Amino acid sequence: MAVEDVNMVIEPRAVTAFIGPSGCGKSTVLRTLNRMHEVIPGAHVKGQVLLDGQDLYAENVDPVRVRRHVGMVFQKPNPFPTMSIRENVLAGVKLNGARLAASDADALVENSLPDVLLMDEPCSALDPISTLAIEDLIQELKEHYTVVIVTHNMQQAARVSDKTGFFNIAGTGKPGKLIEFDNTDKIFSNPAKEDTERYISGRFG
Ligand SMILES: Nc1ncnc2c1ncn2[C@@H]1O[C@H](COP(=O)(O)OP(=O)(O)OP(=O)(O)O)[C@@H](O)[C@H]1O
Repeated sequence: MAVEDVNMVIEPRAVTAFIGPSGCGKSTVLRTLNRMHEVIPGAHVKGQVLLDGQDLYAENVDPVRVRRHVGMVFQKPNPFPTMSIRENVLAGVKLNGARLAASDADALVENSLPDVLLMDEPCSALDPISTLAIEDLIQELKEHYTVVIVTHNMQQAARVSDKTGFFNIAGTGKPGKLIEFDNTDKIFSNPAKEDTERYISGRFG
């Protein structure tokens, strides 16, 4: 079992950060939010993920539809690497021979952004200036979208997020756990759990 005991409310139009040492299950939990873990053979989940009251794991729910609403931002965002993100989004339409007016194409590209954006270490390969540009973008995005971000960078979590979940792992081979989930200010100034305090003050991890 990779991770257990995760219970949280992710606020709409806010940024939620997952922090914690390597292997504690941050990415795994993130991937369960749009059923991405299902692309790994044998991986399964117990429990519920409710989006506007609808369980994403209910029997009649199509995972492809889930991923249209809850999208994953990858470090390498374009499947066709020589094309822009816009061209990547429009590639399917073009391949089907459809002709679009430029304004319709713009609308299609903009509307293809899902309601919830999951970001797994989006800045880990970036220099500090590009990192700040992405952080500014995240702030803009949260006016319209719900953002969940996994980051190893605690300063980044403190800068960009409204809520923070701290995950920890008792030892190799043990499942990770959500230790504390609260307002980011609280987690970084006055956490309730000793483990959180030790982690944010750099005493382990
Ligand atoms: N594809 C996989 N197959 C088997 N086990 C996996 C797989 N992906 C992750 N795990 C295991 O799940 C546990 C949690 O890993 P996960 O990547 O979610 O942690 P993390 O907190 O995101 O770590 P990191 O900060 O290093 O990215 C680890 O024990 C890991 O070995």
